[in-house]
Amino acid sequence: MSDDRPAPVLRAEGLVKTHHGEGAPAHAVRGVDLCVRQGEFVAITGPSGAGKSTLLHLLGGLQRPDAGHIWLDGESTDTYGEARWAVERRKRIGIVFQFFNLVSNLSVADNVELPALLAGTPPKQARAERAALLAELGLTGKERSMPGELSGGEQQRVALARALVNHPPLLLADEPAGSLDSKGTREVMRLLSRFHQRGQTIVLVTHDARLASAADRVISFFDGRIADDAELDGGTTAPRRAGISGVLELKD
Ligand SMILES: Nc1ncnc2c1ncn2[C@@H]1O[C@H](COP(=O)(O)OP(=O)(O)OP(=O)(O)O)[C@@H](O)[C@H]1O
Repeated sequence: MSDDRPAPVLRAEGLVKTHHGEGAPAHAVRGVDLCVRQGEFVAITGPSGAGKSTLLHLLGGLQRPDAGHIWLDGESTDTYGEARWAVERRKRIGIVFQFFNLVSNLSVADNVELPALLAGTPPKQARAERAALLAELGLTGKERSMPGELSGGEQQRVALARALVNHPPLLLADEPAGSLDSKGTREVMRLLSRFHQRGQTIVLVTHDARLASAADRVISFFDGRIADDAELDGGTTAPRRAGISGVLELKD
C-alpha cells in the first residue's frame, strides 16, 4: 500500500529517561513513540513536571535516552555521540529555549551568524542570511546591539533567527514565550505560525493550552507519557478526536 503522507522528519520509538538527582529518581519520560512529518506544527502540552522539556531535550540530542531510538530524516541516531549530535543539530535542528540562551558578549549579528559560520557557510553568505532573517523578524538596526540591551521579545526573535539561519528541517521550541509578556508571546506565536505556513516543521513544548492551539496537532503529555495526540481542525482548539480537553485544562 502506498503512503503519500509527507516523510517523517523525526521519529522516536520507546524513549525512556529517568533523572537521578538529589531525591527520588524522576521518571520524566516513560516510553514515548512519536512521528513528526515534514511541515507539521506539533505542540506538546501538559502540566508542569510532566516531562515535556525532557522529551524535547531527547529529541534534540541534548540529553541521551536510557532506552529507545531516534531517527532524523529516516537516519538512526543510535551511534551519535555528543560531537555528532552537535553537528547534526547545526544542520538539521534549530532550537529555541525559554531563556533565549544567546551568547551575552556577542552582538546580535554575531549571535545569528555564528551557527552559519560553524556549519561552514562562507562569511559573505552568512552575513546575507543573517541580514535577511533579522529583517524578516523586525530587527534591522539592532545588529550591533548586545543581547542585554534588548527586550525579552527582541532577544527571543534573535534566538529564532539564530535557530533558523542554517535552514534546519526541524525547529524545536521549549516554552519560547515562557518568559515573555503577552505582547512578546503573541509576537513569538505569530512568527512561529508564519514560518510554519512556509513549510517549517515545528515541535513546540508549552504548558499553555492557548499557545498550543497555534499548532495543527497537539500531543498531551502527562506523567511521562503521551496521553492524547490530536489533529486540530483548521487551527481552532477543537480536537478531531475526543479526550484531549481534560488534559489541556490541567493547571500547573
Ligand atoms: N536535570 C534534572 N535532574 C533531576 N531531575 C530532573 C532534571 N530535569 C528534569 N527533572 C525532573 O523530571 C521531571 C520532568 O521534568 P521536565 O522539566 O521534563 O517537565 P516539564 O513538563 O517540562 O515541566 P515544566 O513545564 O515545569 O518545564 C520533573 O519531576 C523534574 O523535576
